[in-house]
Amino acid sequence: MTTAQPTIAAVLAGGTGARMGAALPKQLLEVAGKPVLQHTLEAFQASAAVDRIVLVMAEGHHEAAWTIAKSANVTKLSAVIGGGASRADSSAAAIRWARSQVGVGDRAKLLVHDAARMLVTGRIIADVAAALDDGEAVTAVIPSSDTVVEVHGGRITAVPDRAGLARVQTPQGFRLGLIAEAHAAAADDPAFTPTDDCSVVLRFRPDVPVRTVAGAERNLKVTSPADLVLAEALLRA
Ligand SMILES: Nc1ccn([C@@H]2O[C@H](COP(=O)(O)OP(=O)(O)OP(=O)(O)O)[C@@H](O)[C@H]2O)c(=O)n1
Ligand SMILES: C[C@](O)(CO)[C@H](O)COP(=O)(O)O
Repeated sequence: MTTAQPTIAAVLAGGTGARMGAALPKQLLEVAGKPVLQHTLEAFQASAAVDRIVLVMAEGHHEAAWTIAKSANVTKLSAVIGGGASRADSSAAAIRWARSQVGVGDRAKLLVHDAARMLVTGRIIADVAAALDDGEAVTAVIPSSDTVVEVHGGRITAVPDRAGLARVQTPQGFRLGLIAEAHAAAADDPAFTPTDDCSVVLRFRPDVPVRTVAGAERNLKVTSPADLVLAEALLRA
């Protein structure tokens, strides 16, 4: 007998927000009256596509995260766990947690999301989860409206055709067995420093197609102080 497998959202908030330069990690800063983290958790709580949430939180802030989640009635939050030095290490921690859960197998869906993308929409979450019904790996992307160039030593070395380029967002969705296998291989290759989880699949399971679904301009990653202003304006609009 096969058991229905859950969809787990792994919200990554293990960073310290160096580029933001604030006293607190950026996920705890307030935008439109609520911490960034609360906006993000509420989006996954509200999604019918998501069964549970695991939050990877910066050290020293786990209690604050639980307080935020409880006050916002984020009942799907199952655990707050520690992360690692890099984003990839924090993803790996979430994968290990998911695999340790009773009844969760290789066919479970894992949606990995930056806590800093606090304006993620229900439509994007649903589309990423649905794309895994007949796929193994998927990410939200948006077209690039800028020309993107390769720069080495302060000089442009290539101008890739913009029509074939996209900007990568999160959530990124995976079947749990696949992403666990890819991250296990990455752990044996310290020279590989991925900035997202699809890169890990592309490198170590190149046979698996990584699909794309439409992201949104509003699904920005709060990274520097100007992004807080932008996010606030988008929320109030
Ligand atoms: N070791 C890390 C680093 C980042 N993140 C999370 O991954 C997301 C994307 O990372 P980023 O926006 O770069 O956040 P920070 O690493 O906090 O920012 P900075 O690089 O400016 O320090 C964020 O939600 C961040 O909290 C994480 O879980 N663990
Ligand atoms: C995963 C990501 O959001 C895709 O654009 C991005 O790579 C995260 O980068 P960061 O430097 O960890 O913010």
